[in-house]
Amino acid sequence: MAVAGPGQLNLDESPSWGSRSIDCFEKLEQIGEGTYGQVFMAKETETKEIVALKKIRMDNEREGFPITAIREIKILKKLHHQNVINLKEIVTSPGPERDEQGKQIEGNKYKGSIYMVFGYMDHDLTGLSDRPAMRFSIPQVKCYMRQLLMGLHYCHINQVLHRDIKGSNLLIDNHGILKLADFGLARSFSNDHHANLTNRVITLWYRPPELLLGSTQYGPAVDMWSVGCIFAELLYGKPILPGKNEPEQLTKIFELCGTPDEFSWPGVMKLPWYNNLKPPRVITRRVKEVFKHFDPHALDLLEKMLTLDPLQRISAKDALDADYFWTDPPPAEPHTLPKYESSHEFQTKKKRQQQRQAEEAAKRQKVQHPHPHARLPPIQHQGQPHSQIRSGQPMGNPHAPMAPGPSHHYTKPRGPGGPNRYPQGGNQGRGYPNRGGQGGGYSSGPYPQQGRGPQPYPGGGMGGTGGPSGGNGSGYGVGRPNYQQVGPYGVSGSGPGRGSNYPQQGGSRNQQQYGNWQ
Ligand SMILES: Nc1ncnc2c1ncn2[C@@H]1O[C@H](COP(=O)(O)OP(=O)(O)OP(=O)(O)O)[C@@H](O)[C@H]1O
Repeated sequence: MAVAGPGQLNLDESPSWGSRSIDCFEKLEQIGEGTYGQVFMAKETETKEIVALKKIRMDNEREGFPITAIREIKILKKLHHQNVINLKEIVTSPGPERDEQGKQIEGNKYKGSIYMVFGYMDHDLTGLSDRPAMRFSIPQVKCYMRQLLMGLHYCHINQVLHRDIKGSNLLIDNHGILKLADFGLARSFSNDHHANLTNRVITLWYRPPELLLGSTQYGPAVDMWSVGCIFAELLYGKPILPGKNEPEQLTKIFELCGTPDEFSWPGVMKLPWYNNLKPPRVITRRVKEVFKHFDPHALDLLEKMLTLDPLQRISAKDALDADYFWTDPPPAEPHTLPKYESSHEFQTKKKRQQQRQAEEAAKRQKVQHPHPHARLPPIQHQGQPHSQIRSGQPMGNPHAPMAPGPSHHYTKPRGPGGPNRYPQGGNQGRGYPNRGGQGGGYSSGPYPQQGRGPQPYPGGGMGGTGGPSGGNGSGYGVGRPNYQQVGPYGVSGSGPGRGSNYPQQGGSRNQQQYGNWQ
C-alpha cells in the first residue's frame, strides 16, 4: 500500500485538527471492525457527547500513514451534507501503544494511534436488517432509499465516487437519519472519465458488471449499481447477488440481468476481460420475473438501477425524481420512524455467533446428560444479555422489553468467524465477499464462504424471504410476504394519489432540495 511520509498527514487542516488527545474521550465499547481499523463508541469527557472513534490501523504500515486513511480524511473534510457522515476531528493517542498487560506493542513507527472522530450513529443498515423478525415498512424503505440517493447525489455532484456502498456502510440514527459512511475507498473523479482507476473496488456482491469486466474508466454509475443491489435487498429480504468470487458474481448478474451485447451495451466487447469472461450462452433478462411481486414503481426504478450499461444506468438525481418516491405511500419522515436498540453489523454477527455457541453447548450438554422427561432450564450463556428481547421491536413500543444496556463486548478475536470480512486480513471464516482493491488476481484469491443464505432465487420466483442470515425465515424485506404489513405509523399502501403526505424535505418533485450545497 502506498504511504505518505512518516509523520506527515499533508492535510491543509485547521490547527485544532489532530491536536487533541484520545484522553478527551472515554471509550465505551467496540461497535465495529473493518479492514482499516476498529470502531469504538466513546464519550467526550467534558461535553458527554457520544461519538464514534475509528482507529486507523497502522500495523500493516511499515512506515508512514496509510494512504487510504489520508484519502478518507481529505474527502470527508470537504463533504458536508445531512446524509454524509460528519468527520468531527482527528485525535491521537499520546504514547506508544500498550497491550492489556501494559507491555509496549512493537513494530509500529508511529508512537501513538490516530483516530477519526465521527458523530455516533445507532445502527448500520446491515445490523438493523439482521435483527430477528425485522420488518421495514414501505415508507421506511422509501425514506432510507431517498436519503441514500440524496447523500450519493451530493457526493457525485462534488465529484466523489464512494466505491463501497453496502449495508454496513449506511449508518442510521434513532431519528431515522441515514448517512453514507466509510470513505476509505472513495476518490475524486473528473467528469471526462478518462482517468484510469482501479477496478478492484466495491464489495463483491455490490460490484457492477463493468468493474467485473475490467473497466478502469468509470464514473458515478458504479455506485448506482450498488444502490440497486441495496434497494432490491431491502425489498427482497436478503442479498440478491451473493457471488463467491468474481466470475461467479458476473454469472449471477447475467442470470438476473441477462447477457449484454453490443446492442444493449455498446462497447461491452471491448472491455478488458470480456473475452475471458463472456457468457457461454445468451440469457434473457429476468429482473421483472424474479421481483414480480415488487410494487410496479419499485420494479421500474430497480430496472433502471440494475441496467448493465453504465451509461444508461439511472443517476442518483434522476432516481430521486422516480415515480417510486412520488406515489403512495410516500416516504416516511425520518423522525417518524421507529427507534430500535442499537444494532451494528459487528454486534449482530457476534450475537448470532454467541447464540450458535450456546446452542451447540446445549446440544453437548444434552448428549452428556440425557434426561428425557425433564425440560432443561435455558442455558445462560455468557454474553447473551438480550436473550429475552424481541429485538425487532421498535423502542417506542411500551410492550417491547428493552435491553438495559449495551449488548456488545469489547474484545473480538480476529481469525475464523472474526470480524475482518476480507480474505486479505487473514480471515477465512466470514460470510463476506472480497472487498476488492486489496486482493490477489482476478480469480485467484481465496474467496469467502457465503454466510447469508443460499441461491437468491429458489424456483425462479420470490420464494420465501429467508432473511439475510439464511434459513431463519425472518427476512426483513417488504416483499410479498410482508406487503400486507402496514408501517408502524399506519401508512396504508393505497392512498389517493399525491397527497399532503409527500416528502416534506423535497418540496415539489422538480424542485427538490437535495441539501443546501447546490
Ligand atoms: N459514526 C459511526 N457511528 C456508529 N457506528 C459506526 C460509525 N462509523 C462506523 N461505525 C460502525 O463500524 C463499522 C465499520 O466502520 P467503517 O466501515 O467505517 O470501517 P472500515 O474499517 O472501513 O470497515 P469495512 O472494512 O467494513 O469497510 C460500520 O459498519 C458501523 O457498524
